[in-house]
Amino acid sequence: MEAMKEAVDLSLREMRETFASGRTRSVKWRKTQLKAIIEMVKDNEEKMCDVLFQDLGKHSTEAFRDELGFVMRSAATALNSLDKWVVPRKSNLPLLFYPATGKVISEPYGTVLVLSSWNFPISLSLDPMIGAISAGNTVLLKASELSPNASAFLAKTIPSYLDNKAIKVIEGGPDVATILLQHQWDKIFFTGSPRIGKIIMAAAAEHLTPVTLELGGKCPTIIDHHSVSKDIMSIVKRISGGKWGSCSGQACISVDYVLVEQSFASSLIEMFKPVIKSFFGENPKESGCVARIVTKKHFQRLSRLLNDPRVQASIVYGGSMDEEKLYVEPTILLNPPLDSEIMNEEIFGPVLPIITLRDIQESIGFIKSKPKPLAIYAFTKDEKLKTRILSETSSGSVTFNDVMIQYMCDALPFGGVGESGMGRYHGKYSFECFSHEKAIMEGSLAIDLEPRYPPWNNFKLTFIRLAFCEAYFKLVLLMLGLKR
Ligand SMILES: NC(=O)c1ccc[n+]([C@@H]2O[C@H](COP(=O)([O-])OP(=O)(O)OC[C@H]3O[C@@H](n4cnc5c(N)ncnc54)[C@H](O)[C@@H]3O)[C@@H](O)[C@H]2O)c1
Repeated sequence: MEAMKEAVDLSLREMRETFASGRTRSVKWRKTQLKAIIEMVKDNEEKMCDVLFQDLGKHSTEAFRDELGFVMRSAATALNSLDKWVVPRKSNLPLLFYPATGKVISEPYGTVLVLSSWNFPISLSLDPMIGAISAGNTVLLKASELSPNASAFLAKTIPSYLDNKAIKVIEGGPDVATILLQHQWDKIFFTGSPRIGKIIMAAAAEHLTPVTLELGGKCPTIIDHHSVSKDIMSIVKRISGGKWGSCSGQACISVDYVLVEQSFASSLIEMFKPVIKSFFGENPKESGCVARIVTKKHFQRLSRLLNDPRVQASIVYGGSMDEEKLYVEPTILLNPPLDSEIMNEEIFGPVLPIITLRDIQESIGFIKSKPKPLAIYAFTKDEKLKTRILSETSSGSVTFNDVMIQYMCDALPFGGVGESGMGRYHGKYSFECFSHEKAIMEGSLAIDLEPRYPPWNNFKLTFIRLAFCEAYFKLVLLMLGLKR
């Protein structure tokens, strides 16, 4: 660990010197790095798919959609938009401040730390990096030790494409993260669990470092079958894609559980069965399209959740597991007990509980009784229900009539609230996430108003009162001695 401490010290010193040199502030440098990220992904498509297969058993199509393609699109968006993003924004100051002018400029924080998680180890490492580079920062990335092949790939490949005095990768687990967190950073961007998020925030507090925490939680999905009955097969397909088609449910925005009226539950379950078969065939384990559970420990956690006898009794589809192959079959539960672990921790696996309610309107109260989720999904055409969801619940995002797609849409901010995180990124929001918005006021010495200064008197008090209300006409009258 002594060697690691020295390596971290050295990296940090080099990144700080690079930032101080001003090189990373130039738009040209930022664009060169963004282009290099796109090149890196293009040149290494096969290798990247290989490491994602080795770490998570992801099919290359899934890997391209969720990671490689996503990263290239994100870098291209930043590249094409950077000229616009960096332009200082003029602020229209109230007349009160005339003839001063105002603007806001985006200033890079400096040297930022990115800690990422294992479930999308390429995109959750490179996408924050794209934001940090766009904003003109130097960056140190530590990917997750639980996706070791992806982490090693990034550590080996990034230095040969990007400016390695400004952008660095260090491999390791919690012990390395702990060393990194002992240092002062200008910004920390963390993707991971709420439990570790608290450790990150406590360490950041030591230096008053700003943090973005991209955390997880249980994302509910409401099906208001009355208003969407005609489209129910597409809905079942979308939910199945969201639950089982992206890292086997090991995704922060995965559908965690479904809320539906009691009368519709058994029909719904019957609809899921052929869809799952159409996605993964008769033998999903051998289909090559079901990602694996990341480690034995994670597998054992899932099997513990499923092996609760009360949860076992709720299995209506699937349920088989193979520890050696780290495989959990796409599984559906009907009404597992609400006090079971599976209904109280983020499932992060291919298990879908269906919870029944007497009336779908009760879904609002159900969601409100739990921590604020990263996403709420609702399939409904009922505008009143939509309004209730938006106004009565709180979550990182709400998506109507689809699942997970909001993540891909970089025109929308992505991030959590409460236990699901703080801060947001994607597209322009990534640039903002890694920028300090500096207020610039250009004052004028042409006019100097005496009421600003002591000695205080009633005239000055009246002047200040009117100024706060921007009552310009009354101010003129006061100055002319026509108002008291
Ligand atoms: N909001 C999002 O964008 C998003 C995306 C993916 C995953 N997640 C969430 O991440 C969680 C799963 O990911 P995970 O298991 O990698 O999370 P994690 O919190 O265990 O690990 C995340 C990172 O923290 C580091 N870490 C672990 N222990 C640490 C410690 N004691 N001190 C400092 N750093 C430490 C890890 O090395 C890793 O780099 C889920 O809760 C999921 O919802 C959120």
